[in-house]
Amino acid sequence: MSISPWRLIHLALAWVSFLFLALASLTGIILGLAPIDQKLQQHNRFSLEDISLASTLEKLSQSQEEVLWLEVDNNGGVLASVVNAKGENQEVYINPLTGEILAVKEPEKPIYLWAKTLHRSLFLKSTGRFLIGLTAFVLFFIALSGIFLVSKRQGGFKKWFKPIIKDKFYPLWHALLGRWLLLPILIIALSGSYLSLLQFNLITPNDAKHQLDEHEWQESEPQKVSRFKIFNETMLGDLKRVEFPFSPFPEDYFSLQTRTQHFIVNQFNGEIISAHTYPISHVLAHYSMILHTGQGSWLWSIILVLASIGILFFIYSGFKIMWSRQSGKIKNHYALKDCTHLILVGSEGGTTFNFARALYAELIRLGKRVYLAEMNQVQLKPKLEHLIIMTATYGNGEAPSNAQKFLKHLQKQHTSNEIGFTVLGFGSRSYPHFCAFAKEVQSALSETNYFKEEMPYTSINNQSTEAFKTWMMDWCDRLNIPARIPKNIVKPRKIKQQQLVCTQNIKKGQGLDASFLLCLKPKGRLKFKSGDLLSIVPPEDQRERLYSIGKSKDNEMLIAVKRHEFGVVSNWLYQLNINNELSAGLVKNKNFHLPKRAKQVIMLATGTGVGPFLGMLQHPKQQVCLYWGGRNQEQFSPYREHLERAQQEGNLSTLKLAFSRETNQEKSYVQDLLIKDASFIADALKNKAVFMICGSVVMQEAVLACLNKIALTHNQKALCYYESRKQLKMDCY
Ligand SMILES: Cc1cc2nc3c(=O)[nH]c(=O)nc-3n(C[C@H](O)[C@H](O)[C@H](O)COP(=O)(O)O)c2cc1C
Repeated sequence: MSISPWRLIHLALAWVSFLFLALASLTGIILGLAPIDQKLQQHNRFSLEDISLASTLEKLSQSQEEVLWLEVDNNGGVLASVVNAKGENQEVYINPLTGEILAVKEPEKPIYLWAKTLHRSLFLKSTGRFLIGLTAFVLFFIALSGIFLVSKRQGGFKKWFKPIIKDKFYPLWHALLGRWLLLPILIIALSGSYLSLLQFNLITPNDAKHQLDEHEWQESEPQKVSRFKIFNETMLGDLKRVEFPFSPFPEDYFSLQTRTQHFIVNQFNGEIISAHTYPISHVLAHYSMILHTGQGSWLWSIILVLASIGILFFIYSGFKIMWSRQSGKIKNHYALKDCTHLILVGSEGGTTFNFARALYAELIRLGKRVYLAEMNQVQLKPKLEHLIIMTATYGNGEAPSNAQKFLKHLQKQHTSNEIGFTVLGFGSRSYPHFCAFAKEVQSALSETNYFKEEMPYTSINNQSTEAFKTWMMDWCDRLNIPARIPKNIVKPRKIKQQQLVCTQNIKKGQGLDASFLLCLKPKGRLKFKSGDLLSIVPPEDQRERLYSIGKSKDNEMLIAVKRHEFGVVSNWLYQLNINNELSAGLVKNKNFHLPKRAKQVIMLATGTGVGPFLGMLQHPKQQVCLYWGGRNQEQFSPYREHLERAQQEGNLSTLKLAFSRETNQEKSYVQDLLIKDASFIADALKNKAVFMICGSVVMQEAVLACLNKIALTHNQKALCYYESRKQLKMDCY
C-alpha cells in the first residue's frame, strides 16, 4: 500500500529502533521515578535563595572538624563532604541554616544503578552508548514526523488542539496522546542526543582556562571564611559547588562554581583571583542533563515518566495500526490485462479494502475476471469494461495517500472502448468535507467521454456495512450479476453483553415488512441514553446489527425495528414475547444525544429512525418539533400512542407526517414538509436550533440537500455554516 513520505519516515524509523526505544523507555520510567523518590526524602525543604554561602559555611565549620566541599544538588539538597570530630570522612545532607547533619548520603539504590547502566550503555560499554545515542537521534525524527502527521490529521498546526474526531481505538489514542506527549518526547530526544554527542567528545564544552598570575599567590593574614565578600554575595540558590583548598600553601585556593560562573578565590583573604563565565555549550550540557533526567523538578520527572510510558504505547499502537493497514495487501487471481472489472481503492486506514475485498470475492466466485488495485496504480487495459472506485477521504477533504496521484495518472490513460464506472465514497459526516475526494473523482470521470456512469454516485457514512450491502446489491442488480449478500466484511467488535427482558412488543402491521416497537428492560444496572446503540450479533452469521435506542421513563430501551423478509435478527426480534430474554451489547453514541444547551430541536426521521426520538421526547428541556416520513399510517401506528402522549404532555410542540404510499393521498416525503415550512426552518437555523436526523441514508441525502437550499435562499448561508456550529446531528444507516 503506498504511503505518504512523513508516514514512511515515521514508520521506517520506528521499525529500526523500536527495541532500543522500548528498553530506553522502560529504564527511563524507572529513572524518572528517582527524582520523585529523592524529593520525598525532604532534604530539600529550605529556601536556598535567601541563605548565603558564608552563613552556611560558618555554621558548618562550627560543628565539623573540616569541610572538604559543599554542593547544592539538582534536587535542592545541600550536600557536604566533612571530617567529623572522630576523624571520619562522610558525605552528608545538612541543614543550611544550622549546619546540623540531616542524613548521611545513601549509596544509589541498586535498581537505579542497574537502570542507569542499561539506559546509558545497554551494559555494552561504548558500543551500547553509541546505539543509545543513535536511538535518541532517531527518536527526534520520529517525534518530528509525528508532529507533521498529527498536524496533517488535524488540518494544520493551528488546529493542533481541535477535538480529534472519533476513530478506531489505536489510531485515535495514537493521535490523542501524540498531541500531548510529542513535545516532551522531542525534548527527551534532543537532550539525549546532545548528552551522547558530549560523551563521544563530538561536542566539547570548551571551558576557558583561568589566567593565574604569580603575584596573586601572595600569602596574607588569614581571615574567617564567613567574612569573604564573594561567599557573602553568593546565595545557596545560585551555588553549584565550592571546594576547599587542599593545603594551607598560598598556591592552593577555593574553587567556587555558581550556576553561571567559575571563580578561583584566595584562601587567605577571599579575593577573586580569576573568574570566567561558562560558555554556551556548558550551559546547554547542564540543561540537557536536567531536561533529560528530570532532576530538580518532580513535575518534569512526572512528565518524563508519562512520556516514556507514552513511547511504549506508541510502539504498540503504531504496530497495531500498521498491521491493520498491512491487511490491505492485495492478492489478485488474474493479470490486469485479462480483466473486465477493475476495482480501485483509495484508503489510508485499510478499512475500505475490507469492503472492496468483499465485492472482489463475490465477483471472483461468480467467475468474473476482476482486478483489485490501489487508485494510484490506475491503468486502463483494452479488455476493461467496468471500473469501480471505492475511496475514503482524508485530511481536509483530500485524497488518501494511495489515491493522491490518481487524477494525474488518469489523464495519461487512453482507451478506445467505453468503460462503465461507479464511484462509492467512504467518509464520515463528522468532517466538514464529507466524501469530498470521492465527489471530485466522480466529477472527473463524468467529464471524460470514454467513461459512462453505471450507477449514481453513492456515499457511505462511518463504514456502514448495511449501506455498503445495499449499494453492492443495487450495483449487481443493474449489471445483472446474481450476487449474494457478503458476510463478515468487518470483524464484529467485542462488546460486553447485557441481559435484556422484553416487556412489550408493539406490532401493528402483519406484513413481512411491518415495523414494530420493542421495549426491553436491562436485567442489571445499565447506564444508557436515548441515541445510544444496541449491538446484536446473532449466532447464525456473527454479523453485528446496530439499533438506535430511546430510553423510556421506566429506564427501558425503546427500539423501532422494521421486519425484513429474510432478516435473521429482525424476524427473531419480531417474534419476541413478554418476558423473553436476549443478550446484546451497548454502544455509546455521544454524537447523537439530545443537546443540553439548544433551545429548540428539530427532529427529522424516516421509518424506524424515530426510535431514539421516542426516548428523547420523555422529558426534553427544549421546544421540539418532529418531522416523520414513512410509507403509510400503518407504518406509523406503532409510534402513534407514544407521540400523541408526548404532544399532550407538552413535550412535543409540532408533529408533521409525510406518507409516500398512502392510498388517496399525494406522495409526500420529509423534504416536502421542510419546503412547506421553509421560513420556519430558516429561522430555526438562524436561532441556533439543533437538527437531528435519523433514518435511511437516502432520506439523509435528500434532507441535507433540502436544508442547504433553504439555508441558501432564506439565510444566504450554506448548510456547512450551521454544521460547523454543531447544529446538525446525524445517525443514518
Ligand atoms: C484524520 C482523518 C481525516 C478524515 N477526513 C475526512 C474528510 O475530510 N471527509 C470525510 O468524509 N471523511 C473523513 N475521514 C473519515 C474517513 O474517510 C473514513 O473513516 C473512511 O471510512 C476511512 O477509510 P480507510 O480506513 O480505508 O482509510 C477522515 C478520517 C480521519 C481519521
